[in-house]
Formats: sequence, C-alpha cells, structure tokens
Amino acid sequence: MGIVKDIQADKEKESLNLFKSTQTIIKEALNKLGYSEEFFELLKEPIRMLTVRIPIQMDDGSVKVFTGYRSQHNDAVGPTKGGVRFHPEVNEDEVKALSIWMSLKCGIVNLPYGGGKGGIICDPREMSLKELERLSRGYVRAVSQIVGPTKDIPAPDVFTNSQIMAWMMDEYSRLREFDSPGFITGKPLVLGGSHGRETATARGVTICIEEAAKKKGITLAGARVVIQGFGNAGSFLAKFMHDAGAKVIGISDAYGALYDADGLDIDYLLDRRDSFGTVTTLFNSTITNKELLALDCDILVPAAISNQITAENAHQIKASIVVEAANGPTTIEATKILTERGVLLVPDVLASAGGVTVSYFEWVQNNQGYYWSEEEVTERLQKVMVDSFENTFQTALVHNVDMRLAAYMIGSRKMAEASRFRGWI
Ligand SMILES: NC(=O)C1=CN([C@@H]2O[C@H](COP(=O)(O)OP(=O)(O)OC[C@H]3O[C@@H](n4cnc5c(N)ncnc54)[C@H](O)[C@@H]3O)[C@@H](O)[C@H]2O)C=CC1
Ligand SMILES: O=C(O)CCC(=O)C(=O)O
Repeated sequence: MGIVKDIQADKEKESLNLFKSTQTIIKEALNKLGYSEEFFELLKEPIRMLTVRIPIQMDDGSVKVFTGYRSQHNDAVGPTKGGVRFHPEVNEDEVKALSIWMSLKCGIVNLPYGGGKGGIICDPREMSLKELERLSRGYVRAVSQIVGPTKDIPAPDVFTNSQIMAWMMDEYSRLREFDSPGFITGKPLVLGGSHGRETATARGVTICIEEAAKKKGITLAGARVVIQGFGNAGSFLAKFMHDAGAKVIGISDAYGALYDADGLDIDYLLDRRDSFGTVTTLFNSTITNKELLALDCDILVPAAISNQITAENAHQIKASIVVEAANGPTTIEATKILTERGVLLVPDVLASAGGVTVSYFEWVQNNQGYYWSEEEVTERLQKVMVDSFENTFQTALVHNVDMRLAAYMIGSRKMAEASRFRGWI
C-alpha cells in the first residue's frame, strides 16, 4: 500500500507527473477488476529500464554526450513494442509512463505485444542530418542487447521519422550480420515499411472521432474541429477531417496557433509545414496554444504533447468531444472535470492506437516476407479500431466509469491474465 499512500500524499504534483498518474489509474483499474495487490506490484513499474550515454562527434569536430533511455514495461503478452522520442525535455519518468501506455494500447487493440518506449534527450531541430544519423546509430549500438525483432521493436514517435527508422534498422542489421527489417517499424516502403503506417495514427484517431460523433449525434460534415499539433498525427488528421467535410478552424505547433472561423486552408498548410510539423512561423496573425484549446468548437484533438488540458483550463474547453491523439494530454483532474461536464473523452491509449496497430501489420509483413496493399491495411485497421472503440465504450457503460478507466481495465486485464497463465503470479 506504500506506493498508493505516496501517490495520494502528493496530489498536487501527481496530476502532472505522468508516471505517477498512470500508476494511480492502473491501481484503480485492477481494483475494479478484483485483482490482488501482487498484480499492481508487477504492473506499476517497467520490468526493465536502460539508461545509456551516447558520445557523438558533431560536425564541428567536438564530441557531445547524449543521454538515452529504453523502457520495457511488461513482456507477459509478447515482445515489447513502442516508439523512440527525440526531444530536449524527454526524461526517465516520461519514458516509463509512455512504455506503460504502450502495454495498455496493445492490450486494448489486442496485439500480441507488451509495451516499450525509448527516448533521447536532444533537439533534432538544431542538428544536421549527419549528426542525427550518428546519434540514431549510436542509440541502437547502446541498447542492442535488449532490443530485437522478437524482444523489443522500436518505432517512430515525437521528432523521429522513417529516415531515422531506416538508419536504426541498418545499424541493427550490421551488428547482427543479417538483414533484420522486423527489428523496427515505421520504415520507408522500400525497406519493408507498410503502406498506411505514416497516416495510421491519424486514421485511427479519425475512426475514433467518427464513432464518438455517432454516440453524440454529431454529423462530421460541417463540424468544427480544433487540432493541437501539426506533425505526423495532427497534420494527417487535419487532412482526413477536411476530406470528411468537417471545418478545421484551428491548428497549432510548438510556436503558436492559427484560427479561422470559416475553416483553414488545410492543403496549403500541409504543403508548407516542415518535417518537424512547424507551420505557424510563416504567419503574422497567430494565437497561443492556450487560446487554441479554449476555442468554440465541436471536436478538440490534442495531438502534440502531454499535460495540455489540466484542472486550470478544463472548464474553458467548449468541445463536446475530446479525442486524445497525443500521449497524456489530459490530467486525471481534468478528465474528471470534462466527464462531469458531459464531454465525451476518448483516451490516448485507445485513440492513438492506430499507429502501433499498423506497426504490428508492418512487423507481420516483415516476418512473412509478403506485403499487403494499402486497401488491405486500411480495412484491417478500420475493423480493429471500431471494435476496440465499441468494446471500451460498452465497458465504460457496464462499469459506470469514464472511457479512460474502461480502457485501462481492458489493457490491464490482458497483462494480468498473461502473467497469471505464465505462472508469474
Ligand atoms: N507518430 C505516431 O505514430 C504516434 C504519435 N503519438 C503521439 O502523438 C503526439 C504527436 O506525435 P507526432 O505527430 O508523431 O510528433 P511530430 O514530431 O510529428 O509532431 C509534433 C507536433 O507537436 C508540436 N509541438 C511540439 N511541442 C509543442 C508544444 N510545446 N506546444 C504545442 N505544440 C507542440 C510540434 O510543433 C509538431 O507540430 C505525441 O504525443 C506522440 O507521442 C501517439 C501514437 C503514435
Ligand atoms: O508504432 C509503434 O510501434 C509505437 C507507436 C508509439 O510509440 C505510440 O503509440 O505511442
């Protein structure tokens, strides 16, 4: 019970510490399902966390030492899986929380994986391509003992992309002395990537929006949508929403936000954004990310970073549907406030699971050496996401809980049952 007391004693900090708030919800989910304390003891922390120091020669001849992490939460269900984040603020607790969410996501969409996640403290926006390549290869050498196609399979996340996955795959294949496309997903198509992976997260979010809109009786055509973040997840989502006839009235990046009550020109913005999802710097008339979140709209999608909707601004949210494309954008307190106000909140561990689902499809294709068409990928993703949404929605109704707790119950139950059958508990 010690950890639970600690969590409760530190309520103020708890809500913004993603790792602690995740533990709190897992605890609640396991309690609801009637699992004993041992299950929480097993699932509250990753089974393995590796911190590495990576010396890299910079273009000016100097050497910089970068810190990286790889966290593996639980491998009872299967090999661990999850992205690698390059970000100046990434830290140990964040990577641990992200790896737990990956376990939950894989359980919710029923993939044969546990959760993993990695990160390197760096700012790729300030590095040359050659420096980024050396760092990507250095990271793989540093974590190579604990990763692999049947152990732990990385993928892209914030500020990493298919080129970085290609360098990492090449480095791993060199170390092992055989071609290993199944070591990593999110690769370019010519190196064994899957059709539809690049747009998979946004497509999964789109499917959740469609399902949530049906539940709320909202028609997507003409609905006003606001999206925070214009990178892989946010920009493709803006395109899908626009194509569905919705009016995307606000978007943002790390530097600011754009707003037009009549709808933004999404094709133009997609054309002008850079590879880090930056586009607002091209405009003089911008609003802040804070103002963006409070815009009058029907559907709000945080698709950037964590802790964006908190107890401080949850009352200002005007959307009736919030779908979390980002990992951890809403705190526990804010979730409560939104739920009490009747907002339908589709949690990250469900809404953003389209990415890992198509990563799984990529890994399956790599393992069988036979590749699927884009239509096949899209059709299979559609089924997985619709079924998972409905399962989570019904679980929430049956247990009279919000969709986040329902999703945690589904994800935790799979890990708990796999651990029990293995004889661990
Ligand atoms: N790419 C993927 O397959 C998946 C991504 N996600 C999550 O979606 C979110 C976005 O990821 P990606 O689109 O892949 O990243 P990305 O690196 O492609 O884009 C990130 C976007 O967020 C913006 N941003 C960064 N810092 C910000 C700040 N302080 N305030 C406002 N905006 C900020 C950037 O300017 C950029 O537009 C992350 O939380 C990520 O973990 C979740 C599942 C899968
Ligand atoms: O595609 C993957 O394997 C993982 C994607 C990811 O990191 C995430 O869903 O947060």
